[in-house]
This record gives sequence, structure tokens and C-alpha cells, in this order.
Amino acid sequence: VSNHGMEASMMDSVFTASREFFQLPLEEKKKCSNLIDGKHFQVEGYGNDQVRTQDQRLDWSDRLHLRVEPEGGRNLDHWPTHPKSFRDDLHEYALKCKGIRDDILRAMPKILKLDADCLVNQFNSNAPTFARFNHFPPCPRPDLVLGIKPHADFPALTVLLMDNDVAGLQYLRDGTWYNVPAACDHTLLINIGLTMEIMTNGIFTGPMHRVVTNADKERISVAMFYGVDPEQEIGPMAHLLSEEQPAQYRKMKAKDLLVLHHEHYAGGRGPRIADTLKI
Ligand SMILES: O=C(O)CCC(=O)C(=O)O
Ligand SMILES: [Fe+2]
Repeated sequence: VSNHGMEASMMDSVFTASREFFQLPLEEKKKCSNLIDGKHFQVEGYGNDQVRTQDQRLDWSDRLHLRVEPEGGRNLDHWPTHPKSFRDDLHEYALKCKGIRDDILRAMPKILKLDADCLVNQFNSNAPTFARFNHFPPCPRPDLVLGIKPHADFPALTVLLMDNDVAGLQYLRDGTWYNVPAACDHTLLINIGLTMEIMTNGIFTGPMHRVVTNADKERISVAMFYGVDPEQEIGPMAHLLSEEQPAQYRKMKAKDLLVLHHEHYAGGRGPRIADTLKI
């Protein structure tokens, strides 16, 4: 998306703050660790994948994962204090990004000739937003390891701020991985997630993507994930269903679906989870 109304300087600030965070000494970053007592994985914080099995191949990336919304649910213990501007930059960026999210959520139903607010209305005051800062260090053997394993995003929408200089993101289409060029002119990339796919009964689909590594250059990206209330039942929206177009997915609580999603993609193989969930 271009012409999204977000100032280029704000995007640059978020990007610079992210880079400065990842350049900090490991001990400093570990103050925001995603491991409690160095052992027990939690969703928020700085680190790598959750280790589920001993033969699991880890992603060649480190990341900082933060709950940003609802604002009252922020866990500031995990929010970096260095660089000094980090928290303010993320706060401002989140406000702007939410506006872009809402514009997109209102544009999508128009394509389907539905009421413009029907998607926005799915997001109540408990709808979570997570920010995920991804850092891909140079990798001596890009042929052996991925920056992020193949997956489709879970939430309804992802707003992705990408590196201006280094590419790495790839999408799968008809069995072939296609490169996404590095961002230019401060564009943002919007991903459809599993939640949206189910709500629109498969009309909008969440594409499989992955990140490849680079032997010489580091890469950074910042994803804002927009999900619905974990206690909410996700299912195809009633006004999209008819005798000719029956529901393709069962209803399920968002939090239960999230568990299935993580289990499904942890191995880094297999089809899109959405295809395995069809009735
Ligand atoms: O780094 C990227 O371009 C994509 C990151 C991504 O797919 C994710 O964080 O889910
Ligand atoms: Fe993703």
C-alpha cells in the first residue's frame, strides 16, 4: 500500500529504533527476554522460536514480540528502554497503523458488496495487536536455513514495514516461491491472515510466505498483527453464506484456533492450515 498517509519520517524512526535495539549487546536485549528464568517460553519478549522438540530447526532470526493493544494490556517490562525513543515511536506508529488497518477493513467489504463496517465491527475492545520486530543477521549458509519458516499469518491482517535495502520475503504461488523486492517509497505490505480467510469464507486467502537469509547483509522488518478477541468465535460471516455458498469452515474460538496454528507451522512443512480446516 502506498499513499497510506503515514509520514515517511515516522516509518524511518520506527525502523531506526528497531535497528538500534537489535544492535544492543545481547545482555541488554535479554532484559526483554521471552524466556522466564532462561527456560520457560512466553509469547512476549526478545528471543527466538519456542523450542518444542529437540530436532526442530530454528529460524535464523531474532525477534522482539510485544503486545501493543489493547493499550491497557501493554506489558512495559518487555518494552525496551534503549534506544530512548523506542516506546514513543512504537506508540505513535501503532496509532497510525490502526488507522490504516481500519481503512483496509472498510475497503474490503466494499469489494464484496457488504456493509462497510461489517469487518471493523469484528474487532472489539479486547482485540489484540502484536508488534513483531524481526532481525535477520547475515547467515554464512543461506542454503541451509531460513529466516522464517513457511507459514501463513494467523490474525486477520498484518501490516508489514520492510527493509528499504535488503529483500528476503518470498510468497508461494502454484508451487513456486516468488521474491518480494525490498520496500521502496515507504510502501507498506498488507497480508491477509487465517482469521480473515475464515471470516470471509475463503474469499480472501492468507498466502504462504517465508523469509530467506542473506550471506552478507542483515535485514529488519516490523510486523503489526491485528487479531480479534481470543474469546471470540471466528466463523464465516452470515451475510456471505447462501445455499450456493455454504460455510467452508466451522466456528471456533480464536484462542483455540491459535493453538492449532502454532502446532501446524512449528515443523515448517505441510500445506496451509486453512486448507486442513475446511468442512
Ligand atoms: O520479514 C518479513 O518480511 C516477513 C515477516 C513475517 O512473515 C512475519 O513476521 O510473520
Ligand atoms: Fe508472516
